[in-house]
Amino acid sequence: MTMQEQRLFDDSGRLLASYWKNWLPVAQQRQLWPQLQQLPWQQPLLQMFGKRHRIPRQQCYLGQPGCAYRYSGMLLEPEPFDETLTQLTHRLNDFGGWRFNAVLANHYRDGNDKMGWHRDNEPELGSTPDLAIVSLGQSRSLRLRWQIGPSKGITLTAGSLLWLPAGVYHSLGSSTAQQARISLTFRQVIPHYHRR
Ligand SMILES: O=C(O)CCC(=O)C(=O)O
Ligand SMILES: [Fe+2]
Repeated sequence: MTMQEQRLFDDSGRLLASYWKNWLPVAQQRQLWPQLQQLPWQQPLLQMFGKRHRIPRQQCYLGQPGCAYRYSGMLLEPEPFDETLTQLTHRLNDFGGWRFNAVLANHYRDGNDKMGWHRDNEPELGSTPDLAIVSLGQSRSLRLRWQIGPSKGITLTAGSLLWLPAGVYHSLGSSTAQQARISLTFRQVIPHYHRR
């Protein structure tokens, strides 16, 4: 069975994302979910406009050894991949011809948890920082746009895969959702970019 790719464009015709709705089989979603609950989730304090806030979600950074990631002023050392995540990463890289080696996992406990507008362009992601997002649990809507240009929304359902070209801005607004969502956001990090 071939997987149907859906391309999302903005109103000026620029590609915002590619989407595959049922990418991860339900059995694997059910296996992953309880395993991900065991991750050492954190809700770090960030300095923003002179005030300290906890990020409005939980996160956990995982990756190959040496793939430290500086994200919003925090230097994150990767948690190791377990067997399941290693296999999932292989499957994803085979599927798209990618070379992802790190994952920022996000846990949105309910509709109050969210993520503001940003693009992922940290220097350790190299010159073409594209991104792949595997979604689990509650469906949530992601908004996408180029730096200049109108935004479009897409609903990320459980088991879906979304690929974002380098430089696309995105945000996940609050919703009325009661259930939790976990996103696995795959990145290619240059090993040993940050030396200790
Ligand atoms: O949860 C999502 O789908 C988006 C997460 C995201 O943008 C990120 O981790 O950089
Ligand atoms: Fe992002």
